[in-house]
Amino acid sequence: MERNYLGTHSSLGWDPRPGGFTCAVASQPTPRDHRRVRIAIVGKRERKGGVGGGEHRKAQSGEHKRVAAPIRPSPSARPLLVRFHSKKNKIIILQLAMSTVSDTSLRNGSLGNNSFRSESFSEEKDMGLVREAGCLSIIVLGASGDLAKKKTFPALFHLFQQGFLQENDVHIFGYARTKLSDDDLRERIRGYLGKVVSTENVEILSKFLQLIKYVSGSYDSEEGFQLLDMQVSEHETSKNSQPGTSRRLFYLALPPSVYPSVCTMIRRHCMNQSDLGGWTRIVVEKPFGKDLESAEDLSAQLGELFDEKQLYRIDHYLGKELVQNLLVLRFANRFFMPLWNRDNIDNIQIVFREDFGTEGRGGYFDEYGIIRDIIQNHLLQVLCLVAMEKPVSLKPEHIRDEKVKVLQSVLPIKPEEVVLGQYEGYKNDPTVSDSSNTPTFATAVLRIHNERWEGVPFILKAGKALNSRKAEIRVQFKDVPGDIFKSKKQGRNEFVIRLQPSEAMYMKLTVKKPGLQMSTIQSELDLSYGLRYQDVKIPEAYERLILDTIRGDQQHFVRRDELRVAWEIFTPLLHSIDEGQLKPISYKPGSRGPAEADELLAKAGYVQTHGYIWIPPTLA
Ligand SMILES: NC(=O)C1=CN([C@@H]2O[C@H](COP(=O)(O)OP(=O)(O)OC[C@H]3O[C@@H](n4cnc5c(N)ncnc54)[C@H](OP(=O)(O)O)[C@@H]3O)[C@@H](O)[C@H]2O)C=CC1
Ligand SMILES: O=C1O[C@H](COP(=O)(O)O)[C@@H](O)[C@H](O)[C@H]1O
Repeated sequence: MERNYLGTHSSLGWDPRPGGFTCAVASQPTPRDHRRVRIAIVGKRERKGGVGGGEHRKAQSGEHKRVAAPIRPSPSARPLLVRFHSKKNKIIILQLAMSTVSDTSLRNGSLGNNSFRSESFSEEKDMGLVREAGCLSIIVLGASGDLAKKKTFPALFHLFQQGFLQENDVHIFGYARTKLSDDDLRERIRGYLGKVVSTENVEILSKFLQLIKYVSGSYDSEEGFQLLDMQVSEHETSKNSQPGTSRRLFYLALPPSVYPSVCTMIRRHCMNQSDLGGWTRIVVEKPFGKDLESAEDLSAQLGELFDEKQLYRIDHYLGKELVQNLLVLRFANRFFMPLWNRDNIDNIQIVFREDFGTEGRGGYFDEYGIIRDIIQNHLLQVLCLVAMEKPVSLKPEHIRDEKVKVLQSVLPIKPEEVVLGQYEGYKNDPTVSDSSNTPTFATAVLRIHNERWEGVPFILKAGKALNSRKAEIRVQFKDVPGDIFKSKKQGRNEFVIRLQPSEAMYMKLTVKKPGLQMSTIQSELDLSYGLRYQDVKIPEAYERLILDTIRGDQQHFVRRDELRVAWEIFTPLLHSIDEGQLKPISYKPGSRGPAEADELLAKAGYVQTHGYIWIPPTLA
């Protein structure tokens, strides 16, 4: 079988173009930064051909030769090292190692940037990043819905805009019950995207929309899925995709209640052959179930239809830039390693706040509530990455093994360490029951029973209709022992990772107050991304995760056993809320939530710094 591997540095972006590709260097993995680069071969090539738009370049190991971009690897190229000089003279070394590389594999992004692609040939091989040649069909089920409009189609457009999806290779299908024509769906998407797309991208948007077709059918209809299969097969035939090589990605932007019937229909009617590297992958959205039992039922039903390797349980928080940065921060920095434990850390908060209510999603939300909507999935996933032990390697299974282990160490949640809230006016929504007990706010303290974290409270807090919109991780350190400066009043050291808005991380620390006196103040070391990485556009979470699905990288997706433990942690609490044993406290929209939540925080050990006001420049 033809295989190729391309080791890339994490800060290298590829801009694939027909007839070659241009390399772009950026300090973040974004191929939007299209600065041309000069390229020098620094490795030894043993055979002719392969680099420099068809020109032959010979170089000895260590010798530098500049080759103008675009470069085009040829099938005969042997492993070689290439050095890129960006205009700003950043130098990045890249190892190309290939037996065959085709335009298709470059185009489809299987060789593109990936946050954890390593520079080593063997690691790429270990990660199973193999060449795929067949054409790609992306099928969005629930194409008429909110998620599809706001997240899925925009993410696909951005991937198209950046060259990760190519018009001569990919086709996108929308499927839902609503009767729409191709043009109706296109206009819906244009209506949403048109507002955010700049004038110079309008033409690209039109090209993108031409790739979209719509098929109407119900979620349990044999005819509907047969028709869908026919349309997809026509596309594959028109692209001369050989049987067994085509790739089909089904994105279920649907309520989970229809997952079993939709998956049965896909299995029955829409599978392609996979003997020549083709595949069928299914992306499922959260919530995966409502409690342990229903989640296990759902997993069992999907598990009968598809292998775990074909199932991508998406949690879009795992696609956020600073969530993806957590492992790098923790395990690539000597600073943090010795401090990241119960000896130094007093408490950790993981917080999600929204300054709007359930707006148009009241019916869905009332059935699920804030714990199922945000805490059991998004915040718990973040907790895993903050608290887990170092994985053996960056292979998806090694990382997910560690996540499962730390989840298994979480103790049962005590009802006295939970505060629930519901904002005033929530029940005015006609789709919400008048007697609803559903929390729109919750704070819960989780405790991890292991050597590293015994005694350190992990405070997970989420709320809708609050006074601000933000998501952050706040690590508060213990007081300094034997403090000769009496700096307690300045507050504790805190390390804050702000996931959104305006990604940043900063450390609150005590310094000498500048001036003649010897007194202390609290100050900060600030890494605000908007200032530090001004040229970089941070990709949307969905963009990354869809690209990962196309590449077959499951690292940022939730594994079945991980999901089970996550539900084990929250199911008893959820059942006592569902049965009305725990009741939410009413809070004013636009407030901080119930005051009892702040009291719980203080009881858990969090010490608020009074009088310290600093607005990070990117938020100012
Ligand atoms: N919206 C968001 O911001 C987010 C959503 N999600 C998850 O993504 C999935 C889709 O969300 P969203 O787009 O908001 O959902 P919608 O309620 O908009 O539903 C999507 C589509 O599914 C079909 N549908 C709706 N209700 C039913 C039903 N009871 N039975 C069968 N089909 C139905 C409708 O299409 P038609 O009638 O045309 O067939 C609808 O257009 C959900 O699992 C949600 O939890 C996850 C994160 C964020
Ligand atoms: O999954 C969900 O997430 C959104 C918040 O996502 P974010 O990326 O904007 O933080 C939330 O509004 C929604 O209720 C929930 O289903």
